[in-house]
Amino acid sequence: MNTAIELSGLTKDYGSRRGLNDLSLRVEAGQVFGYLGPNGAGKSTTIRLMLDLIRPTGGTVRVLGLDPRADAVRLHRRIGYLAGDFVVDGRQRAGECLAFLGDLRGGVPAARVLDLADRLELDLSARVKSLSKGNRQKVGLIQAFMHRPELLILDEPTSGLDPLVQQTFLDMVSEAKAAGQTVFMSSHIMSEVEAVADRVAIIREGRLVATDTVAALRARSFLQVRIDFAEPVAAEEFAVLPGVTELEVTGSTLTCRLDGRPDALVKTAARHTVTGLHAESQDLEELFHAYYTGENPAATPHKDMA
Ligand SMILES: Nc1ncnc2c1ncn2[C@@H]1O[C@H](COP(=O)(O)OP(=O)(O)OP(=O)(O)O)[C@@H](O)[C@H]1O
Repeated sequence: MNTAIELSGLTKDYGSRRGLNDLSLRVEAGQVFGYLGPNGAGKSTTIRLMLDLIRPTGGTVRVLGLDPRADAVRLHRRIGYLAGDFVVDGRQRAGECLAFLGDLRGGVPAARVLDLADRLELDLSARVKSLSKGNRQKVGLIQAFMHRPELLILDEPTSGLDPLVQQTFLDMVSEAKAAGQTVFMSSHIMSEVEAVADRVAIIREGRLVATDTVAALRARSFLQVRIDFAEPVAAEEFAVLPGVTELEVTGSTLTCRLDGRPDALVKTAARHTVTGLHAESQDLEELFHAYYTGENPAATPHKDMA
C-alpha cells in the first residue's frame, strides 16, 4: 500500500510553548483518517506542518511521497485543503469565489461546483460576508473537494454544520474514498469521524496517545450488564465466566462488565428465571473521553504505531 502521509519525530515549539512533541504517524493512500484531540491538542499545528504553512522545530514530513517545503507547488495541486480558519474575500459572491479558486487549480467544471452547492444547499449568488458561519464552511468544503484531489486535508470540516449537512459531508467523504482519494480530517468529536474513518489517531497535549482502526476500537468496547432474577443468585456462579468483571450481586440483581461474547453469561443466567435484562454498550465517545482527559481508558487499546 502506498503511504499518503508520513510524519516522523515531528516537533514544533512555539517559543517556550510546545505545540507538537515527537509525533510519528503514517496514513496509507486510500484511507479515511480521523485525527482527534481536544482543543489545543496540536491538530492544526500538525496539519499546517504537513502543508509547509509553518516549519517544524524537528522531525520530517512526507506528503504523497514529496517534501512539502521543496515540492510545495507540485504538492498543493494534488491536495484539497480546508483550513480550520478558512477565510476568503467576503465581498465576492460564493460562486465567483469558487470559480476563481477553481481557475487557480487549473479549472473545475461549473457543473461540479453547482452539484456540490446543490447537495450542501449553498446559495452561490450570496456574498461571502453575508453568509452564516456554517454556510461559509460549505464554501470551504466545496473548494477542497471540487477538483477531486488525491489527498484531502480537512481541519475541523464539520465545524458549524447542522446535522443534515454533516451527513452530506460524510457522504462526500465516503464517495472520495470510493474514488481512491485519501482523506485526513481532524475533529474533537469522535462521533463525527466514526462513521467514515478507517483509522483514527488521538493526540493530547502535542503527543500521540493512540492510533488504531475504528473497527478494532469498537471490538474492544464492552457491555455494562444488569440482570434481574426471580430469586437471589450466587455471585460465585457468575464470577468465573469468561469476560465477566466488576461483578456485583445484590439479592436477585446482578451487574457486571462484559468483554467479548455474551454466550456464557446468557447461558448461565438462563439456568434461573430472568425477569429483566439491560445491556448498555460503552460508547466510543466515552473511551475517547478517557484518552482526552488522560485517565486510564476502561478498555485499554494498545498503542499501534503502524
Ligand atoms: N502561532 C502560535 N503561537 C503560539 N502558540 C501556538 C500557536 N499556534 C498554536 N499554538 C499553541 O499550540 C498548541 C496546539 O495548538 P493547535 O492549534 O495546533 O491545536 P488544535 O488541536 O488544532 O486545537 P483546536 O481544536 O482548538 O483548533 C496550543 O497550546 C496553542 O495555544
